[in-house]
Amino acid sequence: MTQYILSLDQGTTSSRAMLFNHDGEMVDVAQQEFEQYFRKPGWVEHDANEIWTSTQHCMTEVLRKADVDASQIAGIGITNQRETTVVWDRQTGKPIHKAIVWQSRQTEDICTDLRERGLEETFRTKTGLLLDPYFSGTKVKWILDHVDGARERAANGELMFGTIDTWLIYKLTGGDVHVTDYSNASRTLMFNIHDLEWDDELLSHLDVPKNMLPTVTNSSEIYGHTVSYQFQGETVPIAGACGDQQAALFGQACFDKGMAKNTYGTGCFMLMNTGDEAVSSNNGLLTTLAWGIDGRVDYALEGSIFVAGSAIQWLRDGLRLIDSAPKSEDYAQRVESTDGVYVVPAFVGLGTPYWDSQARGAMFGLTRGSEKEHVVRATLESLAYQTKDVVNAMIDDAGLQLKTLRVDGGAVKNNFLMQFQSDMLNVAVERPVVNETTALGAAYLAGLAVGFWDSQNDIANQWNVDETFEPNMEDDVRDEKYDGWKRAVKATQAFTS
Ligand SMILES: Nc1ncnc2c1ncn2[C@@H]1O[C@H](COP(=O)(O)OP(=O)(O)O)[C@@H](O)[C@H]1O
Ligand SMILES: O=P(O)(O)OC[C@H](O)CO
Repeated sequence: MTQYILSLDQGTTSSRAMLFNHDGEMVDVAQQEFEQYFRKPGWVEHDANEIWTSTQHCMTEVLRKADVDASQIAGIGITNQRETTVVWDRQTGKPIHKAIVWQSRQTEDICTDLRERGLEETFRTKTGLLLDPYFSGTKVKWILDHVDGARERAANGELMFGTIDTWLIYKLTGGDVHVTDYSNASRTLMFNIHDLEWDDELLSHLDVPKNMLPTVTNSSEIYGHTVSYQFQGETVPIAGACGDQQAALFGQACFDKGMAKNTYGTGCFMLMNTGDEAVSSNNGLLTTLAWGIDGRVDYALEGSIFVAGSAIQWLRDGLRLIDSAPKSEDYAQRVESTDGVYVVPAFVGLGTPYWDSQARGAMFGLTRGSEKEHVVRATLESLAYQTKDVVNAMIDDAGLQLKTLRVDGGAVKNNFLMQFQSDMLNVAVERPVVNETTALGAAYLAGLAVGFWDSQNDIANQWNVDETFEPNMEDDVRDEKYDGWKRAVKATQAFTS
């Protein structure tokens, strides 16, 4: 009987379940979007129960679509939107508040307070991160501070914290297992990435009791089994967990030091494997754990762009300029250039290398001749410019001369964007055959733990390119366009500073 790995990719805007066969090919997929809650400007929240029910739905649906039985699943791998924070009651398993999403800015005051107490360097050195609302630690503190009685309940050991990997493993195992993996732990602002332990000093600054925290484990290991009532009566091993950006690095087979990938989803995240070395950045890159396998961890440098594909969703749902994301490519190609229009999609601030959480979106260079095609094209181009900002930071920090960039995520189907990206970076952009590298990475991690695949070498051999985009832009044109972008960002920041 053919066996598969089931990968659960719990993203910011939708949950997905995918089946992978032994050749690393995606056999089928089921997807469900869920609600985004924007209660206040800059806040983004999810309902953790909707995250769970949409995941459950996708698990059932993908098996039905592919006509595969749960008994054919050799293992389950989980990959997730990172940093998003859930706090729930240990007894009832019920969340005590909405999940605070990675994009949400509601903990800005907590970050400012920690910064004013002179703690930025302590957090940066120990966690590789910055004091920005992006990360989980201040989100946990916010929930404990704002939900009636939560602090007392936490002190009594009645509450549990988890990122989405933890929450899904907890639900899949019927509340039996409370774990996270190294990659997710490294995004919490509470985990020491050098000692590989929750850090007591940081926990005390954040006022978060250690008893709420999950046990930190490898990214590839059997954590537990599905309870039979959740999965067609089958107890299937849950054998892999990894934050989605690190999972994509794994799925792109970037196993060697210096290999990098960029994922174009809701946000855009570029990660470079730095092997066993935790490289610290002078340019606003994050130092993070890539994964842990057999107790050995790999590190990565990361550039985080908060708004990428979600800017295309904004064109669709906010401005209603397009009726679907793929249409953005047609519109962009109807004009020769943006005619000097720049869109800076700083809707929730700016990440690498600016780290400006006050900044908000802006548009520049409009004339009476500006048409929707120019705005759509400028929005797509903003993804490439933001990526160039990150690549420049990496070149400076790691002495990296990028030869090619491996790409993945929903927006890489856009050929205009890929070509413009290659032109802007002046390097080849490689889009792999399996674009779902995030889910594939989680499948690989689970498959390695249950012996479905033998080694990382096997996996590296499965990587295949679908299309390579070669640079085709004069240097002076590139420089002029990028210079315009830098001026647009500067003006955006000046507006809110
Ligand atoms: N053809 C396209 N051109 C540009 N953007 C696209 C295209 N197709 C999808 N997107 C964008 O990609 C994002 C979805 O990518 P995905 O990797 O599924 O994201 P996530 O995992 O963050 O939910 C959406 O924000 C969508 O607007
Ligand atoms: O949901 P995605 O794919 O945009 O990923 C979100 C990131 O993990 C946030 O750090």
